[in-house]
Amino acid sequence: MKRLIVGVGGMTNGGKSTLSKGLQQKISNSCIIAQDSYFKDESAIPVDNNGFKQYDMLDALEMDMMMRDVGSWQRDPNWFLRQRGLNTTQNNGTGVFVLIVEGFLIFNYRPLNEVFDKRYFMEIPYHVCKTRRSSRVYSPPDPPGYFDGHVWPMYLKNRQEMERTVSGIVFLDGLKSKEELLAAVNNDIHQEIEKLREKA
Ligand SMILES: Nc1ncnc2c1ncn2[C@@H]1O[C@H](COP(=O)(O)OP(=O)(O)O)[C@@H](O)[C@H]1O
Ligand SMILES: O=C(O)c1ccc[n+]([C@@H]2O[C@H](COP(=O)([O-])O)[C@@H](O)[C@H]2O)c1
Repeated sequence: MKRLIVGVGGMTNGGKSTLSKGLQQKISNSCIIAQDSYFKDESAIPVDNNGFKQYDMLDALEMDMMMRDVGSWQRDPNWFLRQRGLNTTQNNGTGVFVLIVEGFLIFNYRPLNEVFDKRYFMEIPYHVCKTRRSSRVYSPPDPPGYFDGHVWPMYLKNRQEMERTVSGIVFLDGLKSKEELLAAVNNDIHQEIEKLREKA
């Protein structure tokens, strides 16, 4: 059984979920694991001197649990898809199963970064990011000043660390239209799938 693991990373509100959901619809036998689903309970998140909850760091995430889920997909993608109520198409063993892992810190966690066959990172300028973020409601919601006081400085720090430690990332311009981004990445992934299919 052939497998491909694609990482869709990027800054907050860069368009990761939108792109990932589009890809899942276009790629048969694919599914998504989203890092957002692994945030620790609010009570476990430390607070800084300004009263800002420290959400934008790996410590805020249950990465062991996320790795366990990636591991279950790796062991048996067919079972994993069925567990999630997703259809699998019959492929006589020649098909390729694709896992899309999306999240804002997926390349900063080394054990996860190591599993990727392809890495994409969606970026948008500061002002666009701040505007998109301001219309999104998280749980708990961002307190006043959170973007400039926590989210953006942590993004800069995490990104610097990622660039120091990870290579082979394809950077995507998140200002392009949703359709254009989906078409380009979908095309790229289908080429990877073809390469895998051709391999004995
Ligand atoms: N290419 C795009 N162009 C314009 N707006 C976009 C684009 N991609 C996503 N968005 C919008 O930006 C917001 C955040 O998108 P989302 O996919 O949830 O980001 P992320 O998962 O990276 O946080 C949503 O309102 C979404 O509709
Ligand atoms: O999902 C949660 O439990 C949650 C609670 C508080 C904040 N978040 C924010 O979620 C952001 C990452 O998700 P995203 O989709 O914006 O890339 C990150 O910037 C956090 O500040 C997320």
